[in-house]
Amino acid sequence: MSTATTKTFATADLADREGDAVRSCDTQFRQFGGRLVFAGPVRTVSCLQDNALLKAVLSEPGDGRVLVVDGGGSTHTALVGDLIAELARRNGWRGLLVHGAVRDAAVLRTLDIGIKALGTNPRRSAKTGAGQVDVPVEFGGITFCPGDFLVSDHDGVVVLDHPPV
Ligand SMILES: O=C([O-])CC(=O)C(=O)O
Repeated sequence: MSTATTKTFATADLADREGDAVRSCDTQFRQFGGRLVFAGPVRTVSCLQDNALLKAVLSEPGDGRVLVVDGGGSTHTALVGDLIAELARRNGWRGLLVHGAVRDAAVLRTLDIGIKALGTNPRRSAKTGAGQVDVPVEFGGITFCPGDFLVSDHDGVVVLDHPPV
């Protein structure tokens, strides 16, 4: 149970309240962004060690959305660094969930955006644009679909097929 009175949509409360309607991600992410609790409608990118596509998506207005990036679980290259994270923040994205690695971690923690990822690697990603945008992606035992609503906090990441009410 959450004791926070200011957090309307704690993941634990949602899991208790909504039961099977809440998909809870088993992957144990680390927090990298300056915003530790974040929520919003989902867009997705699927890409492997190549970050041109996610940079293009984050160049669009985020309107409070969260970008779920399925990097195949690879921590071989960084999919997000300080420049892409700042671009996302400036364009109104609320958070980034990266099933892969990030870099520039010391700067990421100063940015007012949520960023969860598996870990870090200073190695840069390719920039060919390979990958797919707004397709269902799967990791941590659940599927993330464009238009789902994601909530991320200190306990985990959950998605619902509608915003919590
Ligand atoms: O450009 C990249 O590959 C990622 C990066 O370092 C940044 O966003 O600052």
